[in-house]
Amino acid sequence: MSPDPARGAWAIVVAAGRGSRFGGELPKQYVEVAGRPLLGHALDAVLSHPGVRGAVVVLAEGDRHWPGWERLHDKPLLACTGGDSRAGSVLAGLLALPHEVRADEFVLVHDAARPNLRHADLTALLERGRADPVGAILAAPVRDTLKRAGDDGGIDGTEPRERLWRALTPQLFRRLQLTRALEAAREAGVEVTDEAMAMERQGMRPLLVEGDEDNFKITTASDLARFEFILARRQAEGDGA
Ligand SMILES: Nc1ccn([C@@H]2O[C@H](COP(=O)(O)OP(=O)(O)OP(=O)(O)O)[C@@H](O)[C@H]2O)c(=O)n1
Ligand SMILES: C[C@](O)(CO)[C@H](O)COP(=O)(O)O
Repeated sequence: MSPDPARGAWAIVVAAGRGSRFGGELPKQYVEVAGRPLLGHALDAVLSHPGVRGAVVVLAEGDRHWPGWERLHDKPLLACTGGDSRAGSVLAGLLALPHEVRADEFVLVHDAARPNLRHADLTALLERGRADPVGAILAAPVRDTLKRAGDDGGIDGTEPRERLWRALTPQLFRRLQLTRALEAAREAGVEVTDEAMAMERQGMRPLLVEGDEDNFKITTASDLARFEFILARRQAEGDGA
């Protein structure tokens, strides 16, 4: 039976990272912007979309900060514990999906550290990804000139940027195929940094769907300042989505 888009997709939101590059006592996913933790913003962005019917949030072991939300935007929100790597956390989320999510159904994987996802991008990903035999990811074309560095920090050369894209999230793949691809990478001892990489290792070619540059990952304090600025501007303009 082929997946029914009208049912909406389940999403996995991974929030089990340490945030070591961000620093600070509080894990970055719990840092508040406009009175809401980054994780809350990321969950809102996903669960407020009409094409999403529920989510699993993946938390770090012993997370003391999780507010215990069980529903958001009137949709179910399940929680589970993640792993030492992002890929391990995604696998934990896949296992924690309810049984009603069929093996061939497309599921979304999103970073809690990307709180600024727009509905329009998620709509495009769902529509185009479901039409693809493998699935799709949001991504942004590389816009800067690329330099290859030597060991001494000098420039060895300029690399062509044509056809290079930066991987964003959400990423959309079928539940069982993604589970198998992540398990295969783990068994081979390969650390995959996104879901598409696991699928590529299986010989598959996921589709790139261009997404907004503003769907950036909060990695350092300057990323947080950028998100604060964007949110303040959007709230001043009265635009919630
Ligand atoms: N073991 C891990 C590592 C990462 N993540 C999640 O994957 C997303 C992207 O991770 P990133 O921000 O790059 O990694 P962190 O571990 O959070 O930060 P750092 O690498 O700076 O320690 C984040 O939402 C993070 O919580 C996760 O669920 N489990
Ligand atoms: C999936 C991802 O967001 C792709 O950009 C991922 O979290 C990458 O993590 P990294 O630390 O930037 O490799």
